[in-house]
Amino acid sequence: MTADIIDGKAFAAGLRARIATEVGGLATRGLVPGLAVVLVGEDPASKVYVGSKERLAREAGMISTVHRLPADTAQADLLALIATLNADPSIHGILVQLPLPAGLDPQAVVMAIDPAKDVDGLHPINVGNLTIGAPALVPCTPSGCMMLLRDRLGDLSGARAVVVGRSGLMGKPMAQLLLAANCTVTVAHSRTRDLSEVCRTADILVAAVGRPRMIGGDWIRPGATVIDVGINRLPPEPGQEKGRLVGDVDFDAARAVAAAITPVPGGVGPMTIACLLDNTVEAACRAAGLERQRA
Ligand SMILES: NC(=O)C1=CN([C@@H]2O[C@H](COP(=O)(O)OP(=O)(O)OC[C@H]3O[C@@H](n4cnc5c(N)ncnc54)[C@H](OP(=O)(O)O)[C@@H]3O)[C@@H](O)[C@H]2O)C=CC1
Ligand SMILES: Nc1nc(=O)c2c([nH]1)NC[C@@H]1CN(c3ccc(C(=O)N[C@@H](CCC(=O)O)C(=O)O)cc3)C=[N+]21
Repeated sequence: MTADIIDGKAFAAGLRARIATEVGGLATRGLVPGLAVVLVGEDPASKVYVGSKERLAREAGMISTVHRLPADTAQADLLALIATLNADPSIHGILVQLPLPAGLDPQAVVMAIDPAKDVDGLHPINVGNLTIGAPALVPCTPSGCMMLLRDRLGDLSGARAVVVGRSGLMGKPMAQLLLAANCTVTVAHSRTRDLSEVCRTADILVAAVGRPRMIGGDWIRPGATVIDVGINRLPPEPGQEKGRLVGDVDFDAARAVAAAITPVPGGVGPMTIACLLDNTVEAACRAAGLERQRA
């Protein structure tokens, strides 16, 4: 079998086009969704992502601002910026790019964001609402994975899903969403015994680990759907400036076994940003008391 490639880049472009249409309609009613991204420090990968977020938000017709702070920013100054953004009625979504430089407490920072503006879905109010099945702002990467899975498989009820990774940004909310979609969910992590065997039980395998090509072809159940969230940059080849981006799955080996797989790049990554824009529109509509007008 040669797996189909799930084209997240194309799906995300379509989603952004629908969001742009919706934003155009909202503008005629006087509502322009506004996104503020906060970047602390000089992490090169984070700079690239933040730049894409700003550009794509503007392309969709939104207001987009980026607040770049030095790596030695004091916690109190970061919290003061968040308080200003919380109070700014033109800003509907706030995202603080993670990881933060050492010395800053990410939990305290996330707690300081108004839950209604927490487009990353990391505030305990949103985490709790997701868990109890109440309306919540849902973390962008797991929502993007769910959209790709639903598009490919339709109803996910009864599927055996394995999520490798249990971070608050990815693994845990992914598991919640799969559970809400009636999958039988296993969450694996660095202490999981016999990880390859656990993975082989999966009809749906979601890898969010951060270890290049850790998941081999023989970890995958024939016919499975594989969602590779990992974004890992390999060391540069001799003569090249930048190393290649690869996922957590050995793509070539997996392609011979799975029914469908997301590539890296061009899979989950672009969906993350599209879902961020979607969450910003969601937050703006809720703030204004308007129903969503999805295109
Ligand atoms: N495409 C996108 O838009 C996004 C991509 N990412 C990428 O996804 C990956 C994961 O991100 P994130 O969740 O934030 O990362 P974290 O580092 O926060 O979490 C990694 C998880 O993987 C687990 N893990 C680590 N090593 C192993 C191992 N050998 N076997 C099994 N499990 C292991 C850890 O287990 P334990 O809890 O036991 O330590 C942890 O739960 C990264 O490559 C990141 O770049 C992340 C967000 C968005
Ligand atoms: N508060 C917070 N929220 C996040 O959502 C968040 C974060 N912090 N920190 C870092 C991770 C990582 N992340 C990505 C977003 C887009 C791509 C993306 O667009 N990737 C492209 C290519 C990228 C490239 O070429 O470098 C792709 O996969 O095709 C990747 C990774 C969001 N994250």
